This record gives sequence, structure tokens and C-alpha cells, in this order.
Amino acid sequence: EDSSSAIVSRFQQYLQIDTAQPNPHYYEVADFLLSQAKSIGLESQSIEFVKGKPLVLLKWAGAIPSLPSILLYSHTDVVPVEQDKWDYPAFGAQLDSNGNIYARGSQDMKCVGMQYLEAIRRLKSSGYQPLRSIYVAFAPDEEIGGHDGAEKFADSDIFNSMNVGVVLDEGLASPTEHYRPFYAERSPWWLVIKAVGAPGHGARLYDNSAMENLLKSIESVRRFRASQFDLVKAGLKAEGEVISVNMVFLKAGIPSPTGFVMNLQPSEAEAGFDIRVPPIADPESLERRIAEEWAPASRNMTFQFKQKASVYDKSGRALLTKTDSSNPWWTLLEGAVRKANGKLGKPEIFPAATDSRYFRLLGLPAIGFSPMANTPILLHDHNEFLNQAEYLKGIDIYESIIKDYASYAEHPSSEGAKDEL
Ligand SMILES: CSCC[C@H](NC=O)C(=O)O
Ligand SMILES: [Zn+2]
Ligand SMILES: [Zn+2]
Repeated sequence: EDSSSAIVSRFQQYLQIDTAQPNPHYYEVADFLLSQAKSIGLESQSIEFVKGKPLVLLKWAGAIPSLPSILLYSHTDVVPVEQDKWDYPAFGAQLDSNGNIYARGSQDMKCVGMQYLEAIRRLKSSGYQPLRSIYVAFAPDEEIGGHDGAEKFADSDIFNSMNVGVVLDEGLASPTEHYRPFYAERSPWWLVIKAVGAPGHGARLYDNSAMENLLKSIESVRRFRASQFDLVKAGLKAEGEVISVNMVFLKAGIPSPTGFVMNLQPSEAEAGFDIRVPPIADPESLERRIAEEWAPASRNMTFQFKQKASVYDKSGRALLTKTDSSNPWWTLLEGAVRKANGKLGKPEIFPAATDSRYFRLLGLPAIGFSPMANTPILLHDHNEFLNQAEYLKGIDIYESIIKDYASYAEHPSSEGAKDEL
């Protein structure tokens, strides 16, 4: 039997590998994961869909190979840090006197990846034999869109041959005692709008300057933002159910050696927005709003999308994994969490993007779930941490889920669970 400190120390080792974008140490991670797989006794391979970006795929073969398999998915990259704003080294995985482990990736999502492995390690050494095959995938590049990771993986022959029936992927920490499960995600629309207008003396008042044109748009965006935020504040909608818009950059002005020229109205101005669109929203009406109100040609404006991920299937239907009794994986998850003495909150739409969308696009059910209760939401924040007791508790939760999933002997129904999600 493994001691808690040995388990925590393996988590720390994973956290200590610097996998921050834009230069993640992917080979170091692959070596670490392959050696973990070896010590657990799992089949393993490292696949480079793109050179330098290995995806590590582990397998525990099930007793009934014809049953669809279970995919335990995580990404290995993390977002960059501003080290001088942290109280601890971001890749030190230091444990404080409260048992908090500080590291970039402690919540997003190296915790989940290692918890899968620890749960499997325990199940395997207890003599448990899965009916379904269990795959564990550690993929690169989620934080920059997943194009060289999950997207290529989901389209690959290898993936096809895995006959996956259900995917587990990341969720969010929960400040309450209830874990938060996610059945869908919002689509990132990264919008840049640009205004042009008449240049002139900074002392003159005239219409149609680039700045005035842009500011009218920004005012309109802000009114819309407030209307959406009000729905959340009033408790009428959840965070993932509204369209969020946040201005992320402003670019204008004529540079000078001391800053910007102060008495010249510039002829161009730009603003960037991170917009998140829930799959239950009407994308066409938002497109119209952008073209008619936020960047109207009548105000000398143009716009461009830097990113626009689809959260709809080919026929335009929203990619929503069912969270009722029609989806056995949902029912099994609820039961397994309960059995392990965890509490599950109401299923939600993930407010940001994850790699789950690539699997949902294939028609597969995917549930976002990171078992972190009583934990502040610190993903992408300074001083990201996870408490070791919470981490250990999460391993029990996964042990219960993996066991119930891998023991589920029902074949997919004749209508095809895949089409129904
Ligand atoms: C364009 S994909 C970006 C993915 C990223 N995922 C997590 O933070 C996000 O910003 O939501
Ligand atoms: Zn993540
Ligand atoms: Zn992230």
C-alpha cells in the first residue's frame, strides 16, 4: 500500500516539469508519464501527430474487447506565469503548512491526469479486472486551441481503432462542497474590430474620427456585456449560459519618443474582444449584432475573427452531452461519486473552452469533471494551488468512477448512443 506522501510526491514531480506555453517541455513529460505507466503496468505509446508534441496514450485492456472503451483525457500543457506575482516558484510544487500544493497546473489540469493514474494504480494492485478497456491520454496544446493535440488525435486512425464510448475531461474547482460537472462548453470567438476615420488636429471637434467610431462600438459592446452579466447577477442564468464579452486589447495612437503624440487624432484604432458563445445561443443573431452594431461599415469599421470554434454538429445542433437517464455514463458518474462520499452539483456549461469539443464533434458523450471541492478557482491565476487532502480525495472519486465505468457491461443500444450523445 502506497503512503500518502509517496502519492503526493508523484504529483509534485509532474508539477515540477515546466510545460508552460509557448515552450512546454513535452519530451520531459512524456518520459515521466511513460515511466509511471511502466511502474503501474500499463501498455503505453507516445504519438507525435506533430513533431515535438507527443501525446502519451496508455491502455489497460478490458476483458471484453468488443465493448466500447473509456477515455480518461487530460492535457499536459499549462498557461504561462508571471513569476514575480507568485509567492512560490510556479514549478516548485511547494507544500505549505496547510497542505496546499502551489504550482501552475495544480488545478488545470495535472491534478486530474495524475489522479487517473493513481486510481488505476490502486485498482490494478487490488486485483480488479476491467470489462471495458481503459485508455488514458495525455495531450499537448490544449491551452492554444488543441489543433496539434486533441483535434488531430480525434481525427486519427488510432482514435478510431480505440472504439471510445465515453470521454472524461477537465472541469473547474468548486468553492463549495459540490463538485461541478460540465456537459457542454462555450465557443471562443476572438474578435478584432478596426475603425478608420479622418485624422486631424487634437484641438478640433469633428465627427467620424477613428477614435469616435471605435468608442461608439465599445459603448455598444459594453451595454450588451452588462445585459448579459445582469442575467447572471440576478441568478436567472448560469455563467456558461450567457454570452460573455471582455475587451482584451486597445490599439491606437501615433507613437512618439515620449509616449504618444498628444495633439493628433489618429486615423486608425483597433480593439480586441474575447467573446464566449454558449451552444444554446443563436450564433446568427450575434453575427448580425457584430456586423450591424459593433463594426458597421457605415461607421468605417471592419472586423475579423482570430478564433471561432464550432460547438455545433454538422447539422447545426448544439453539442450537448445528455445529463439524464438516457445517458448511462451520466447516471454511472452520479452513482460513483455518491458512493465515494462526494457531492455532485448541477451540470453546467463550461464557461471557457476545453478539448472536449473535439470528442463531442464525433458524437461522443464527454463529461468535464475535475474533483476539487472547497477550493478557490485559480486556474490561469497567480498562486494556483490544490490542497493535498482534496487531491487524495479526488483519487478515491476516480477509483469509484473508473470501476463503475469499466464494469458497465451493457452494449450501446440499437439506436446508437453515439448519435444521441
Ligand atoms: C481557442 S481555444 C482556447 C482554449 C482555452 N482553454 C482553457 O483556458 C480557452 O481560452 O478557453
Ligand atoms: Zn485546462
Ligand atoms: Zn487552462
